[in-house]
Amino acid sequence: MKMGAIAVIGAGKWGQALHFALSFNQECYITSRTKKNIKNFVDLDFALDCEYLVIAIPAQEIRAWLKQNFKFKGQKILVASKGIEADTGAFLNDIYSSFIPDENIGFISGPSFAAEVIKALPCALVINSVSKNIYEEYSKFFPNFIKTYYSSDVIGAEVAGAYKNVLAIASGICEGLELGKNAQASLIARGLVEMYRFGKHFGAKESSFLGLSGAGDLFLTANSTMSRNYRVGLGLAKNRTLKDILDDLGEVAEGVKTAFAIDKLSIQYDIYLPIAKEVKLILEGKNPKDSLKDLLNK
Ligand SMILES: NC(=O)c1ccc[n+]([C@@H]2O[C@H](COP(=O)([O-])OP(=O)(O)OC[C@H]3O[C@@H](n4cnc5c(N)ncnc54)[C@H](O)[C@@H]3O)[C@@H](O)[C@H]2O)c1
Ligand SMILES: O=P(O)(O)OC[C@H](O)CO
Repeated sequence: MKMGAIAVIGAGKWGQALHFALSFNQECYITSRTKKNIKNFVDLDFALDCEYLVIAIPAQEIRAWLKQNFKFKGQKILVASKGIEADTGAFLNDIYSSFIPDENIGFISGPSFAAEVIKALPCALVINSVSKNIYEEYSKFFPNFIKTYYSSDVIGAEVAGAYKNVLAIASGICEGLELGKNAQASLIARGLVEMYRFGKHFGAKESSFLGLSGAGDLFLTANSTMSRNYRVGLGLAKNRTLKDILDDLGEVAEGVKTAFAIDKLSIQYDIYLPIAKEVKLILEGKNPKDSLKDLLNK
């Protein structure tokens, strides 16, 4: 194994932005399914032999990718994806845990549009891991325009990062329907309560929802057309089909599949999640105006 070497796996928007940031203080490699003209682009085998691996592929692809490609030999993983597996309702940590020991896994969370990171604009992020060593080792790699914090609340970061994408869809719908800023703020605030209720069920800490991973990322994503999930919501409110919206987007909007995962878990564990439920129903074709009426009267 190449000790001390770091590689990003997945050269989408977030993978490329992380590669850019992680190249400030050291050489950072990057790989993806198709060859790209990026500095230090390497093939997958070269990347998998690095001690530090930052994995930025869509949540729904992770299990199959790990099965097909990954062999654990002591690598330290930083998971950069935000989502819950739709088919099973599995959290990403559960998926990674069956391939890699927990003390070798960290999750990066917090408000971070790739388009701003790649311009070296400042931001603050959280590295979440059961092992503080993961935080200490990874935080040294980050450039000085990114401040990193440590949290051991892996499930809190995972829930917050995944749930805010669903709420960003709801917020985009709210703007698309021209319901006003009062409605949008109400939706976001109730969304924060809802995602904490969900997280608490799985043992997440309240502090994660009050900080960067929860409120921070939610306020960012649910207030900006820079968010792909928000733009999905805008499209749904304009009665565009989901297929049409996603074809146009050409990038992943994790909230779409995650809404189905959350709904599955809400039924399985009997957790009251009215906003996520309506997003899932709208994605299945319900008229957003009917969802609004139902939310107001619940
Ligand atoms: N873009 C952002 O601002 C941002 C910020 C934080 C977190 N994230 C999260 O990072 C993850 C990736 O998002 P993105 O913005 O890079 O998406 P993207 O759509 O820009 O790129 C996704 C990349 O994953 C690759 N990919 C897809 N399926 C794959 C597979 N089976 N094996 C290997 N590679 C595969 C694609 O080729 C593509 O390069 C998502 O979970 C997203 O929520 C994104
Ligand atoms: O563009 P989105 O909606 O996938 O959001 C990107 C990031 O998760 C923001 O932190």
